[in-house]
Amino acid sequence: MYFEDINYEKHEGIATITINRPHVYNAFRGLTIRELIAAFRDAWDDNAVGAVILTGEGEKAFCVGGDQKQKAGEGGYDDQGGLGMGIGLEVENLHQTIRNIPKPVIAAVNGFAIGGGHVLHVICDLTIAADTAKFGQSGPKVGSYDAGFGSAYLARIVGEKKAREIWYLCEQYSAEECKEMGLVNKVVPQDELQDAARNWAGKILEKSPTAIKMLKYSFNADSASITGISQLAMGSLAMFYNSEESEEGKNAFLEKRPVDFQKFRS
Ligand SMILES: CC(C)(COP(=O)(O)OP(=O)(O)OC[C@H]1O[C@@H](n2cnc3c(N)ncnc32)[C@H](O)[C@@H]1OP(=O)(O)O)[C@@H](O)C(=O)NCCC(=O)NCCSC(=O)c1cc(O)c2ccccc2c1O
Repeated sequence: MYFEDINYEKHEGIATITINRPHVYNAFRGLTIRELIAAFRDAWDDNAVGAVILTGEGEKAFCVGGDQKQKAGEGGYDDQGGLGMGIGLEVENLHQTIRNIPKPVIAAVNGFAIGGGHVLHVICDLTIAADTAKFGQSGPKVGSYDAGFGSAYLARIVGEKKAREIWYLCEQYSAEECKEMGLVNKVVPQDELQDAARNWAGKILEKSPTAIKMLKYSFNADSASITGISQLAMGSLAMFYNSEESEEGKNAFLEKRPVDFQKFRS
């Protein structure tokens, strides 16, 4: 399979998907999301694959969310297909694919996991982080939000108070801090990250695939109701992206200046 924005390889039952846009810290655009979905579907369909690793190219970033440079015009992102729910990105579809693929997905977080990139690791079954990785949400700083799995499911993992802190303050947290809050399973030195992820994937491959699949379905069942909230959230985000308030957030980031949301307080 040929991909432009990601690398995809399968080796000894492990599929590794690498977001490959290091010039923008592995931020995603419409094509990136569509390619990620295609790779996850291939891994889903391949009976030889028992676990998937999601990571980012380079040592700087895992993924820093939506590519603000591609969100140049009014409204949403570059990709105006209907499956993008009016936002221009099939993020909701990708989240569902990661949740529903009946094989564990391990996020190997090699650097910044910010905004929509943070949400990706939150949704993955397991997270192994480099000791240099940094985690956080940024939506409210740049006129965006993920009011679906990115907030409601996050709260189930770290608790309501911590989830609200993460979203309201948009600060960054170290890999060790995230491990303490239960958001990261294991922290390893940067140069051991990919081996550590493959090691865990290998351990999963030794287990009964049916037992693992049913356990994943069972874990998912408890949070399945968030799907409806997520769809509502994406619909509202599509409308919010057309607002002056959201534009101010994006423009301040692109122009490298302080953001001014004061006039939108009503
Ligand atoms: C990640 C940072 C904290 C890193 O800071 P640092 O100072 O180390 O590095 P730079 O800021 O100089 O960045 C290096 C280089 O990368 C470019 N870059 C970084 N992030 C992005 C980005 N998101 N889009 C495009 N480009 C990016 C940066 O411009 C630099 O390149 P230059 O050529 O200019 O030198 C810091 O970079 C940072 O805070 N980045 C922004 C993170 C962010 O706000 N992300 C988007 C949030 S919105 C979002 O992710 C999102 C989530 C969803 O769930 C969605 C769901 C549905 C639709 C849309 C969604 C969505 O957009």
